[in-house]
Amino acid sequence: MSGAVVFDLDGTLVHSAPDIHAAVNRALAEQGQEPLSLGAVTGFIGDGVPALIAGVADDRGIAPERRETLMARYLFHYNADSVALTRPFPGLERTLSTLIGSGHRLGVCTNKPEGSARDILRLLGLDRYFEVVVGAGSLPQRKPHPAPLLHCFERLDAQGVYVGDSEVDGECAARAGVPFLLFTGGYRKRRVAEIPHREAFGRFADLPGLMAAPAA
Ligand SMILES: O=C(O)COP(=O)(O)O
Ligand SMILES: [Mg+2]
Repeated sequence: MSGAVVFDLDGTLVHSAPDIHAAVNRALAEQGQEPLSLGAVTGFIGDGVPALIAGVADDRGIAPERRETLMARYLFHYNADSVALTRPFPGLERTLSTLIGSGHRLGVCTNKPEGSARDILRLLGLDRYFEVVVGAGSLPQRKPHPAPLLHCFERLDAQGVYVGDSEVDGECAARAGVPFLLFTGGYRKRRVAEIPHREAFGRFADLPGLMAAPAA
């Protein structure tokens, strides 16, 4: 059986929070602000860069007129050094090869800016697995709007499943009418049971087996 498998990026394909955290703290330091913890910054990941910066700025009480600079400086630092600490989750590449070997076409649908997403995939040698990458800026809408995900499947010319780590991904899949497979090792804020999903998994080695599971 084959079809398309579309993946979220941050907290699903890669553990990227440490580099996001480092770039946030560099941008904060430039504004004379104390650093935030990794846990605090991780809690702001999932809804795209504007939401990340809004969370950081609210936490630090940064005035509205300084937020645009904070975002620009965050992006500057992040794009200059986006994979120093970022790694694919264990077992990922083997599973991507297995899926392609069984005839699946793979894509990425992320709320990260498309350019940053492409850089990270290329720098980590993951770009060769994915035929389509849709990120923030690719379309006017972003997840949980269903359009970016539907656009991925359209470009892959196949139906399939969405694999993601967060409530945003689950809502996006539900609105797109696409089965959702929840990776439990990422950056979700709610418990697994509170995020609607067809299957949940914590190890990438288990994903190919779930692909064959009948819809609930
Ligand atoms: O950039 C973010 O906040 C989230 O990115 P993701 O959609 O790949 O999880
Ligand atoms: Mg994610």
